[in-house]
Amino acid sequence: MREVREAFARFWPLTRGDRGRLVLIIGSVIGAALAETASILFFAELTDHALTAGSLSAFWTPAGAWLAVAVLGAAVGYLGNSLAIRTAERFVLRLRAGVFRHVQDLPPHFFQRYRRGDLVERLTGDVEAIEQLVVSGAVGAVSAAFSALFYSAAALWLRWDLALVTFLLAPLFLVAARRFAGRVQKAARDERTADGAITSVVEESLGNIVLTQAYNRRGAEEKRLDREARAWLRASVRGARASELYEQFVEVVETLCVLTVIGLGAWEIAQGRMSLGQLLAFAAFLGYLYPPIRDLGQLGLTLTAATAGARRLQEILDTEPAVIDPATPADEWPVQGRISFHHTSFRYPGAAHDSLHDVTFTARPGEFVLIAGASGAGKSTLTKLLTRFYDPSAGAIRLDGVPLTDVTLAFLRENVALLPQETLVLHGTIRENIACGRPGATHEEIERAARDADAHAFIRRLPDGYETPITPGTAVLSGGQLQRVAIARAMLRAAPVLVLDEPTAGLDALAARRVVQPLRRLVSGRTTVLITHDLTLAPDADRILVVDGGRLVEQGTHEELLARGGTYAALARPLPTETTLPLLRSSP
Ligand SMILES: Nc1ncnc2c1ncn2[C@@H]1O[C@H](COP(=O)(O)OP(=O)(O)OP(=O)(O)O)[C@@H](O)[C@H]1O
Repeated sequence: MREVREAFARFWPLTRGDRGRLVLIIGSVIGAALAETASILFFAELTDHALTAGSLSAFWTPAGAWLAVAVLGAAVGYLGNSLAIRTAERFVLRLRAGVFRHVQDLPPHFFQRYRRGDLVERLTGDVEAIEQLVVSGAVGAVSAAFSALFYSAAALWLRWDLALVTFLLAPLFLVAARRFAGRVQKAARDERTADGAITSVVEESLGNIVLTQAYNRRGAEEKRLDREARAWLRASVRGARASELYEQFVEVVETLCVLTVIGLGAWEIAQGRMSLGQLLAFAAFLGYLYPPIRDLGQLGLTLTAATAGARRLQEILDTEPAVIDPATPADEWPVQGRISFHHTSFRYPGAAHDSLHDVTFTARPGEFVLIAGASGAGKSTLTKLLTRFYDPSAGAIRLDGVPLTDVTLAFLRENVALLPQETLVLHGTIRENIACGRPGATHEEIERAARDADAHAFIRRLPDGYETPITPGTAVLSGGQLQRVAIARAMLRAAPVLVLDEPTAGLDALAARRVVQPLRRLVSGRTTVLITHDLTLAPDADRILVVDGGRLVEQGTHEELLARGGTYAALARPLPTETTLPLLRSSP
């Protein structure tokens, strides 16, 4: 119960803006309970005066009043329920938007820790579970509590002694609910986790369909899904069994209560202290009293199950973004593009070693700096710091002399454009994919960017041209063409600083060569930091920085570094040439 309270307190603030509606809903729920209670009393009056006495004239007044109360109760019930549904959906909307906003600010390592399918499940299933806890659950609890209260008062009014006997048995329901709560919660938690795992397996499998088909991994993937699905089945059956056991147990307790009342009633009738009509009314009334008490118990189970979802969501909400906007950001200025790293070191959260050690360098406005180094040297880490996905653990990075931590993320990312390693595609048309570089760009500007990126010609040849829809994992364009669309997007952004992370990775030699020209155009006149294994562009670079083991070990131009014969020269060592090739050829 403490967990339910904590989860409730955590998410209750999200009902702000709907509190007036909640009061209305609770009012109508109470109104509906009152109407039900009144109808029981009219039933008692009918049995006593019209049925037992066999008088039709005594029928009309209570019957009319009962009908009026029933219509009123129905109207109030309808109003309350419709409002409750709307309020519940608004809550879900707000919670999901809030969690989504939070997730979007989280650092890259967060997305490496959680599987995507699991996150999807948390944003859908778990969000709905919390709604049950905070809105539907609260409304249900108030409704059941008031119904039980009114019916109890009516029972006492009808026959206080019989009512007391039934009350004595009522706590049995709650004891049963408490006994089953632990089991239901554990099953619900396992079920939610398994749900996430199933979504992950399906997503990963379909996302990797080529690997699955090419390497005949269908059987293995099916087994993976089967394993997760079985875990889900076990948890779901365990949860359903616990709930069902509770239901059946409650049925037995209810029968016990009804039999006790009938037995006592038979005794009272035999003593001449009670009429059959009174006994019937009381027994009918029990049919009303027990459901809300049973609901309260059931609700306890539902809420306990919902806390499993709440905990999973809290885990995400408690993850802090790695970077936030400064409390008082520096005034914005027209950026020249001077980038400087001052004794910058960095260690990934949770990592045992620094990935960068004491890196210091400056890139002048318009300078083209190429960063080379072996795999794992720390090149991508440099770009993550420069685009402020993380802040350095020591030292500082400055843009035109202003520490990156002093400007807003929006301003920084407007002025420092990133062309990441993987070609990022948005769900939309080619035009939208280019235009997202600068929302509001005209068609002429988009086309000019596409021309500069050598993309215009192939886009024009597509039947729908710029309006061709593409999606992540699209097959409409080749890897090289997608990269040129991404270059057009970066061209359009026209940021003074450009960070390119392996722009030719994953492209074959021919496709890579086709993006080199547009890349040259893209970098000209902008401060550019280019990370690459492919040294085709190295002679164009004003300066090359060589990173090794997280340290800056060499810097200079292509020629200077080759002449030095150090790490860079080893990296740039040419592949087998004409003189060595014959050795590799088989003899005729
Ligand atoms: N999220 C992370 N958590 C912990 N360590 C990380 C993380 N990302 C990278 N590293 C580590 O930081 C070091 C530098 O990685 P980085 O990705 O910057 O190398 P790189 O030079 O770009 O390599 P590549 O050329 O293969 O992309 C590596 O030792 C890597 O294992």
